[in-house]
Amino acid sequence: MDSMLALFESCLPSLLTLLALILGLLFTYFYAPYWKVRKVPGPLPLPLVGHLPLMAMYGVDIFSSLAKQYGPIYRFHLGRQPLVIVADTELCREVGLRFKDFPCRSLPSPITGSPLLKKGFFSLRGPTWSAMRNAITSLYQPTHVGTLLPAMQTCVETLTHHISTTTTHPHHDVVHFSNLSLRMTNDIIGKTAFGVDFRLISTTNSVSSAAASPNDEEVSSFIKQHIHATTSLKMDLSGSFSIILGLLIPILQEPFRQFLRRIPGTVDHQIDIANATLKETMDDIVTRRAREMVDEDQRPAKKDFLSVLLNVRESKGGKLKELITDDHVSALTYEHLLAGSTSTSFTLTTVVYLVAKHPKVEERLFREIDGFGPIDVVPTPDELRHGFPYLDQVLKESMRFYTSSPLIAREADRDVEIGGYKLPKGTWVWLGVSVLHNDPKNFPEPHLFRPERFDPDGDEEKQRNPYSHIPFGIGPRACIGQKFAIQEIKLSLVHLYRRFIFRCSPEMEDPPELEYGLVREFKHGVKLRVIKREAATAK
Ligand code: HEM
Repeated sequence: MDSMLALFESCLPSLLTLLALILGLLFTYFYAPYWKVRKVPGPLPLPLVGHLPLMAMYGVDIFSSLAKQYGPIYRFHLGRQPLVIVADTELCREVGLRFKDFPCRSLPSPITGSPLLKKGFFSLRGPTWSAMRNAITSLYQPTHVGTLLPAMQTCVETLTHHISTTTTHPHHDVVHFSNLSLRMTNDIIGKTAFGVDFRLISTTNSVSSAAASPNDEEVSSFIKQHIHATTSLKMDLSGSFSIILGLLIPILQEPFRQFLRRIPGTVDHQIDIANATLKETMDDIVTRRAREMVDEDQRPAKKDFLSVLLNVRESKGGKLKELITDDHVSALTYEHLLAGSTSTSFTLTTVVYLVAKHPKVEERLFREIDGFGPIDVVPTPDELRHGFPYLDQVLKESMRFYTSSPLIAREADRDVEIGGYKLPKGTWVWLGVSVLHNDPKNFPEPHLFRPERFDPDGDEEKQRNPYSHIPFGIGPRACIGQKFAIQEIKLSLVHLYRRFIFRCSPEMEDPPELEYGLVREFKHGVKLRVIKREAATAK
């Protein structure tokens, strides 16, 4: 016993030194990122979790509160990682447009944890990103987007048909609008990006599933996996264990992901299966389409994104072919599902929900839409762009009121100075978009839904800095699908409002609860009562 004690006493100094060393290393690991930006003001971060509990408690409103307290540039700690948030129009403009200093997005753990997303457009950097963006930009110009209108219209008609046939009884007049709208936007991406008919709307609940083909099952399992994989990506502390770890101790995210993905029953295991299935399906679609594209007669016929991308790669060949590998093509096409469906569906839902709550806005909007012409005349892409000025205002105001991406990520590519603070290379500088959209300096009485504030002839619009409203981002990395999304949303709204009036269902909470995944979503969905317009006018 005595000898054990003596041994312990002789080892004690070394043990204490080791312990101090470990604590010192841990302290350095956790506080090194903070130290580099310590001069930027902000609340004291809690060890490990940083300011994540604040986000869990107050949602994205926390960014406006912190801006009031700390000014237009402040620190917010996403776990261990400090973000420098710029929360003022001029600073956001500066960061967004200084492309040489901020050419890329920093990637939080929900994205680094997803192998498919890592190769997508969001994550790309340097020459691969610019070559790819140059190669595909023409696909998002009005001329090409206009050619996709018939495919969009077919999906919108299916949605309308579904709403009509499922709300025939006065006691069955409620639709889960956010769910239907997500199905429709996925269907539209299926047709326009993949050239595949997902048939998500036509196979939804009460519409006959007896006609389902084996292909339907394949598609529905693909989409289920996709929805599972994307809804598991949370920015707060509700994601998988490895994603949470990535927020808290990034160095451990990958080893733990590798370990947990092999253990059945864990969320990481489920996400891994979903990602592997998605990747396999995407690779399959790409290989099949690439084979078809070898046949030159097929090439010009198909207009979907995947075919056109493969066509560009084949016809230009050379360096482009080396840069845009099959893996990139899969990731890029898959990314359409993510980028193109969730935010578009969220935005469409917010418009319908907000208009349902504001009868005066609805009245003016119906006047404009009814004045367009007979119900069966589908507006052309050009008419959609220029023929519905009030609808434009309603859409802009909805995107301000419920901004789908409240934060936009950038990373400093060199040492920079922003807002009077020197920031080292690698600093995560994020644009506080929702702060700009709720700042009374830009939008008086921001809590009010008032589309007229975007009237181009009104004083408010004339006086406002145009960079105060940036729902699609800013600068060379702004959303490439903006025109696509606006065409799709306006087409859907014109079609829906010619046929239906929507009212909030008593089943819905007021105001609706939101959650923050990769983009914002309604936590419990949006349920709306449907009144057919011919029935309403007949009364
Ligand atoms: C209402 C619907 C949409 C909203 C609100 C939205 C919003 C955004 C935002 C905020 C960004 C980041 C911009 C930045 O960093 O400055 C972005 C990027 C992007 N969006 Fe969208 N988006 C929508 C629809 C779409 C659609 C329909 C597509 C494709 C068909 C799409 C594809 C992309 C892509 C590929 C990027 C990355 C661009 C790059 O890094 O170069 N988005 N979007």
